[in-house]
Amino acid sequence: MKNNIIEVSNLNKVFKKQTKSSNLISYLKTLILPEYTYFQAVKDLNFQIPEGQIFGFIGANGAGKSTTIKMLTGILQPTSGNIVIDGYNPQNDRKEYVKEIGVVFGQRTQLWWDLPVIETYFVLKEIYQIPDSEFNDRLAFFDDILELRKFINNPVRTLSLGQRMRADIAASLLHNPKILFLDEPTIGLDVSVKDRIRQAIKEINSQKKTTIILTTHDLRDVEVLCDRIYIINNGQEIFDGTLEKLKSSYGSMREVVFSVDHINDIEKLNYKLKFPEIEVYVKDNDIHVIFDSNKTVLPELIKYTLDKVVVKNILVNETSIEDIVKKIMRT
Ligand SMILES: Nc1ncnc2c1ncn2[C@@H]1O[C@H](COP(=O)(O)OP(=O)(O)OP(=O)(O)O)[C@@H](O)[C@H]1O
Repeated sequence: MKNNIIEVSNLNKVFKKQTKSSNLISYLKTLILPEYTYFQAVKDLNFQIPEGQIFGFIGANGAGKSTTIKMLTGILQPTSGNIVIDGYNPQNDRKEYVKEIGVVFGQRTQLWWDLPVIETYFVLKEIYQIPDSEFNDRLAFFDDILELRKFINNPVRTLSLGQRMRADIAASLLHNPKILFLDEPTIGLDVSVKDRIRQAIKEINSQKKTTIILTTHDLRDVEVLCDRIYIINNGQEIFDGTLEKLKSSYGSMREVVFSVDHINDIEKLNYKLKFPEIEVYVKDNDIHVIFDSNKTVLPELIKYTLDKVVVKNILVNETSIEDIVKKIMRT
């Protein structure tokens, strides 16, 4: 049995916002007596993460993932609850704690924009006081799995998004942290680059035994990487388990999109009579049908639709995290 490196108990975050006044009189009033609204973004989260686990932390937009990650990394103070990570309290022991973690935000870079990548690495070497031999060994390891060589001497601003992500991952791990927070590491990348990044993450986890907290909207990241999936919605836990458990419960969800000329045709479809379990919504000139492939037969659904309306195009999509979250909430 592995030790838990992360322990979160009864974690809550309530944001307090000053109410905006709509006119001058109420504005003057609020100068004397400010009014506040409260919003609870994280509600009583409890989980433990064993050393070396890849923990998929997922949820729809606004579910509370970033707020939780900010509390785990020590950026935000929880309203209540406890976080202990490798024996540290992220907020109170910040100086020591940052040596234990690496953080990568897919949408932002921690590298200096105008500097060649290697120069940022040298700065990090000084900040974390990494001895020469360790620095060289780690750089060789990351070069091996992330192929940094091709662009390590180029300014960050000239890198492609995939190269920048590879450079960022190496930067976050140069000080050999025990825990890596990865926020959307494959966002905006094409399929082959995504695969490469995923393989590198796997390799780092298996060779360095790094515990990884991965936030993503991409179900494929979850499928390829995560030992465990933790889903939140409206700040609350709604699923905690393995991919197998998630798949056997919800993985048979599919989406088919019918593009039509006349969106009013949808009335002719009367889907609910024939396929009572499906979920339908309309966006622009597209009819989106979300269904469980164990219960609804796709060819039947397509034939039924084609018999009733004129369809210009048919697209079958993989299930998104959003679809799974919706489905879990209904069950
Ligand atoms: N500083 C803040 N003040 C007030 N409300 C906030 C603040 N930060 C976040 N929120 C609210 O808390 C909720 C959770 O936001 P959060 O950014 O944690 O979601 P998320 O799961 O990371 O979403 P996304 O996938 O879109 O990044 C949202 O409703 C958001 O508007």
